[in-house]
Amino acid sequence: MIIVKIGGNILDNPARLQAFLIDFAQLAGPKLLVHGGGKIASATGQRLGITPKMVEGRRITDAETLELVTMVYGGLVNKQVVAKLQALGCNAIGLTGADANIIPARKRPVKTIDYGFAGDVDGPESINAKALEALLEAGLTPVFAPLTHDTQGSMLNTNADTIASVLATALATAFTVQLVYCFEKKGVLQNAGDDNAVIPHINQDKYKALKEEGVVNAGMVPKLDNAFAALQQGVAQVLICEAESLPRIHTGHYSGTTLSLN
Ligand SMILES: Nc1ncnc2c1ncn2[C@@H]1O[C@H](COP(=O)(O)OP(=O)(O)O)[C@@H](O)[C@H]1O
Ligand SMILES: CC(=O)N[C@@H](CCC(=O)OP(=O)(O)O)C(=O)O
Repeated sequence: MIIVKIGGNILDNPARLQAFLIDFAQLAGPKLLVHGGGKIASATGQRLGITPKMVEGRRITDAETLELVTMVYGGLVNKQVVAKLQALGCNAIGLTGADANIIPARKRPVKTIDYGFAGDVDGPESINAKALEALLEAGLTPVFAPLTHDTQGSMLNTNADTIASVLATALATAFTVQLVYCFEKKGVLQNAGDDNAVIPHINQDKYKALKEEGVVNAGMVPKLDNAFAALQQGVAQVLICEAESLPRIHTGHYSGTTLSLN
């Protein structure tokens, strides 16, 4: 099966989003979509007088920001994506991690930084994979917002790349899973300013070097950490590519970055 994560810069671009959803709707076989929406949450918050606070690509989620992201990710973005997929003949069902208790999480403990209502997932073993498998067997396409819950009544904000990684890992016992991180650039770039400088392949040693050189930074660091965690835990293949490459990933003729452990 294929699990696709779509990032905030595509969600925020109506033409690119529609083109991506057309391609996603046409993928054969069981599939699942995870969406972000950080950019839309920041913009909506600013309209409401809530200034975004980010540390190392992660949002500090105070009580009012939790309300904001629950509305934006679980409501606006999730339901718009589901409605568009339905119009394209894809029988999508919009979910958060609270629904069917699929992704229980814990509020991140306060160390040097208080991330507020940010949720950490213990690991793939805590995912309710059986509920997801039942939805997939019923021919539905789950569409996940980047929200989890603490099982005590509170929603939590969880990075969408992490959600994609833990869901992929949890489903890897029942399926051969391909995990595809789609975003606005052509892949992991050697030089952030040059969209043609795609690094075609990264293993763990190369990742360490790229991080030390500062070639990968910001949101790419949690994305690659999540991608390697998925490979370490049984996901068959992980790709990072431009959203427009999705229909060509099976041909091998696309621009993007493949990952491997060694
Ligand atoms: N070497 C790199 N190649 C490509 N993007 C990079 C690199 N280093 C940092 N980035 C940044 O990482 C971002 C992707 O992470 P993120 O903002 O979390 O995106 P998404 O919303 O798609 O999850 C890119 O938009 C880019 O600004
Ligand atoms: C805790 C945390 O940082 N959550 C993320 C969830 C959204 C997300 O991951 O969106 P993108 O994929 O578009 O970046 C946030 O609120 O920004």
